[in-house]
Amino acid sequence: MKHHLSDLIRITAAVVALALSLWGVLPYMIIPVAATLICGYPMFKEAFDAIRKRHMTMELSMSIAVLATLIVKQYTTGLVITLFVLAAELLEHLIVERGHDALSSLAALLPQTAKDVQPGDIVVVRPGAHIPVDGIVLKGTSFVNQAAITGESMPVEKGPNSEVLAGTINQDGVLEVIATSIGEDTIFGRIIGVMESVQSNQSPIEKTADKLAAKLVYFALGGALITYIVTRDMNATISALVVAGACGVAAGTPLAILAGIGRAAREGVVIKGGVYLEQLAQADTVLLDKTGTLTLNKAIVTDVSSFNGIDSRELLQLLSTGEQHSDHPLANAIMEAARRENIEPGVYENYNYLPGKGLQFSQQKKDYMIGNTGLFAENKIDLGTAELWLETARQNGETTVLIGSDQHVLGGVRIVDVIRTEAREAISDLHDHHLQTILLSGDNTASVNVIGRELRVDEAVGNLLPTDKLTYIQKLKAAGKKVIMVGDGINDAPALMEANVGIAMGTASNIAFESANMVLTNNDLRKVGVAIGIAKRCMKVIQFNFRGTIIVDAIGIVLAFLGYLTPMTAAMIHVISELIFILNSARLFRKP
Ligand SMILES: Nc1ncnc2c1ncn2[C@@H]1O[C@H](COP(=O)(O)OP(=O)(O)OP(=O)(O)O)[C@@H](O)[C@H]1O
Ligand SMILES: [Zn+2]
Repeated sequence: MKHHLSDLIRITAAVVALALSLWGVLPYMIIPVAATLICGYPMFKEAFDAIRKRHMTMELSMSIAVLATLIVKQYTTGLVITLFVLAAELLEHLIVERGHDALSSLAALLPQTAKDVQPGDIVVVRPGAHIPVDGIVLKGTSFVNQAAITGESMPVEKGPNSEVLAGTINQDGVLEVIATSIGEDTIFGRIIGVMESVQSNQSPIEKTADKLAAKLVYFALGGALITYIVTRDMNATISALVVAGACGVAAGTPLAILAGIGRAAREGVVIKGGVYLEQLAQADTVLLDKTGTLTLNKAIVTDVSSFNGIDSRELLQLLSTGEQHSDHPLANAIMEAARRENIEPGVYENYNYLPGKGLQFSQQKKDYMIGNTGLFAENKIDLGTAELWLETARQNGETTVLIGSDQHVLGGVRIVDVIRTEAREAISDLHDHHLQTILLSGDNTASVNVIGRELRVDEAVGNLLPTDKLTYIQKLKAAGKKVIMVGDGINDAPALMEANVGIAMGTASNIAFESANMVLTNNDLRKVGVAIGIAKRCMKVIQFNFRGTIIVDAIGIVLAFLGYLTPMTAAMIHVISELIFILNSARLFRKP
């Protein structure tokens, strides 16, 4: 409000001057002329800048109108128009500013995380407190409400060795947590980071709006010129110049986009820029990754089978040795299974990660590989007795991870994905928005099909390498589709970048997070549909403002031409219609 002080002083001075001149105090022309020139200074200055930059702006046409009133000695009229312009601009600024504040205050709504803790430090978290770090529980048990980050509505039980996340709420017990990441490195910290970095680059529709606004000013100038030539009536000419507003378009469009982004953020969707809001409204196809996106990050190992007489504990130990540093959901499931059995991962040499396939490592001069059947086929390893076991798993829609060494399959684990509870509803919401849904996965086709059927997606495609996901999107785009991609893994990063709109889960891997244009902060898939709804509403509001402004301006100029308007009524129509369009944009901040 402080930097609006000069505006307020100007407006007050203009009002006083108007009152004085209406009452006829003092020589009657000096006051309104002086007040118009002094109070209207910001408008004239902007008009002058506009001439220098050869821009067509509203300030320019309004300045011309005001100068015209002075030339024809309608001093009071000139002052009133100036007053209207000043008041309208102040109101507009206030509305737009409130919009900006609403967005930047969102990050402040989120709880703070600890700053003076280092990774490796031990933090004691009391009941009711926010957990300040990402870490592992050392001591204590408690239920933790993780809804803000993972979207799970039920509190999750935590005990020794469980992972906890910064920004979640410890409910009933005391937990001793060893910090693994702090501050901006936590999942929560990254989410705040993107919230603060929402770009204010002009989106295409904002550029369109600016062009339209300039055209409207030319339209008003042209209308005024024709009015003067035909009618030689100065009142009608000034009215034609004054009546046409464009701020509903010029200021209303960025405000609508800001409001749309703000509304989405409140729903748990951070959109990194207005462009993506626009793209979201136009999308016709949604691609969904399976593991970590449609399913929870925690898959569960249901079975450890050995095919070569090797002890199943030893098998799990080898698996955990290979998987200990991977953050793939399958690796997490294996590590969790090992932890449950109190198995410590061993030390490896020569580790090699094979995206979309698995990994290789060696231990005590022996080479091992962990991964899917594709990896084993590639290395020409006969699956032998594992075949039957694999087939059963496939039919159950389970994922399998094999481990082998020296041309032999040693064993494998079966892993069940836990489908997010809201996934099915989310997909049916997307269908309600008339989007085609396609499930893309690096997992085997059989399991992908099982999940696809269960979730009723339009199509399910499995066995995709990260680059396959990318080419899949390129093909769709070449066919003229507007594509949204929702993903979380390292393997999704290229696809997230290639899609028209890439959406990452809040718990996504760092690279997916960076590659995406939008983030679902609480991992709630239904918010994709919600965001699409907001985007569509936003575009509708903008289009309404476009059309409304053109209609009001056209009718106004015709009325002025016909002599039905005075400069004062014209100024009133201009200001009131503009405020209506701007408030129409601001409306998007609220829930529908
Ligand atoms: N760390 C790993 N350990 C074992 N297997 C792995 C590992 N990483 C990848 N794989 C194998 O490669 C396949 C494809 O992995 P990728 O990460 O591309 O997709 P995904 O996460 O399984 O599925 P989605 O594409 O649905 O997220 C996995 O299904 C698995 O068989
Ligand atoms: Zn205006």
